[in-house]
Amino acid sequence: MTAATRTSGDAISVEAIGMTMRFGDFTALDDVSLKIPAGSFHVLLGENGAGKSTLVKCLMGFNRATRGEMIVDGAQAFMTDPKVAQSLGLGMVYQHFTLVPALTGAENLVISRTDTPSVIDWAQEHQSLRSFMATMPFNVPLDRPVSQLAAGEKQKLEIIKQLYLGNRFLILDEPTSVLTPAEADEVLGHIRAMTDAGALTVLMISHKFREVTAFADHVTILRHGKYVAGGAVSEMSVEDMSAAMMGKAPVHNPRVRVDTVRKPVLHLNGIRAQDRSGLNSIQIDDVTLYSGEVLGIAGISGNGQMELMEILTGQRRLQAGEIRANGTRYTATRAEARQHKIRYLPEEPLRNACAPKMSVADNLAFKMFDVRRNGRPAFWCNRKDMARNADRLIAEFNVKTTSPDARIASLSGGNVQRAVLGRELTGEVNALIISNPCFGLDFGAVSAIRDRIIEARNNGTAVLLINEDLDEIMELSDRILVMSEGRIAFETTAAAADLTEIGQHMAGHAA
Ligand SMILES: Nc1ncnc2c1ncn2[C@@H]1O[C@H](COP(=O)(O)OP(=O)(O)OP(=O)(O)O)[C@@H](O)[C@H]1O
Repeated sequence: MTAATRTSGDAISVEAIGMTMRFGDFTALDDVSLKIPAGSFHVLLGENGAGKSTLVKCLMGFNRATRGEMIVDGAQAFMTDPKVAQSLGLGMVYQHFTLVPALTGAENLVISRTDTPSVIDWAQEHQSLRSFMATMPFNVPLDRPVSQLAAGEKQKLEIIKQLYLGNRFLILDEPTSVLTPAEADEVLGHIRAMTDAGALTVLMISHKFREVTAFADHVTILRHGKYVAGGAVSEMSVEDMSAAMMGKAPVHNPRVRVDTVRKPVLHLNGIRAQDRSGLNSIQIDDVTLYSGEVLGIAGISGNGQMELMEILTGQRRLQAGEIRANGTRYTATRAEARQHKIRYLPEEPLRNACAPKMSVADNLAFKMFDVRRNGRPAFWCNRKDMARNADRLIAEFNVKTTSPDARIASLSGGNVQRAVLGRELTGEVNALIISNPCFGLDFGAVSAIRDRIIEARNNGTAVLLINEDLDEIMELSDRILVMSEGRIAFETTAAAADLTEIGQHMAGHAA
């Protein structure tokens, strides 16, 4: 029987016993056990680097655990390969979408099966898809190309795909990171209804306590690769959970903003460029970024924010218009960025701002290896200075790495983010252009990074914050612009900001 033809609609139970995963001398997962009964909604919490991804990769057969046993629906299972997990009904939904954008939902579903025939009888497939969708708790249009679906619909389709494949135990890896709060609540609400109905079991990795308390029934907390706490969500407070994650009670420092004298630092004027599809245009008529402010750019993913970041980093050709930095024309070359002290923190820093095969120390030295302390060009690398710089930033930004000489790609996602932020905030910074800085970061890291952004702003840095997380935009910004369909659709001060109004402009529904 292939996964695609499995007919049972019942939730699957999963138990892991003594899961251990070593990478060389380093133990990323140390004797962790967890029991997830059929029909429960279980959350896995832990700081960046705690071992969450390592554990789920062992459960799904992407990692061959060094030690440990797994029991699926009461029978011992040997996860030697992801195909074994799939054949037993275990599936995974990732943070980022995996659907093919140019194909319709129906085409995506049919080609994802392992038993798709070489000649597809579409009339029959559409008929059986209609019957299948009638059993689903939520609907998604299957006749449109996935590229035309909203983020919430895409994430629902990712989940539907797993259910269509017959999977009844789903691992959700931060499934709401790309959704608006309303979309997140809708998707998680439907999932919770399925677990309550006994049709699905869920293990979700999340950093959002709100989602844990609102939707999950049980929680397991990891710290430094070990199990540290767990139990019924109803019996644990957010303080208990965060204290277990961090090994101490959280400290909340109110972020104090100081008034600064503002002057224009960057000006975008009459910008015209193509978007990624080449079909639509990005049009930014007149935006000025001032020193000592955080200017938030809100918007649903895919409305031109990525292209704006590319324009600001000189990676997207302008058809018209210009950027001026401190009054002079700016094309974002490395020399210009250095001269104007403009720094960038792109999304997915491992891919966009690191050399993955190089060490943590080398990556931390990218801003200084070819400059002497007096600011003049250096002709050879000062290894001692680079090592000192790495030690300082690793300590200051709490980067968890086995050593400064470890490859940066071996760090967990959150720790790569901290390392790059540390590097970019070193020295005098006139403008900081950031995209989704806290994506995938744990509670402690989010708070630390938000503190750093406000600290930079208070010191006079002009911060442009492109962010899909509206809560973060509201918390950090002085002024907010909403991007929709490649244009600036709305502007407000943070003081006057109204969430509903911003949401309407984000969705393109505003009057
Ligand atoms: N292939 C690997 N080789 C060496 N070390 C690794 C490898 N994969 C993970 N690690 C290490 O194992 C530890 C746990 O990483 P893991 O990715 O499981 O953390 P996580 O809890 O998922 O973190 P995050 O929230 O940042 O994604 C980290 O210290 C990481 O550097």
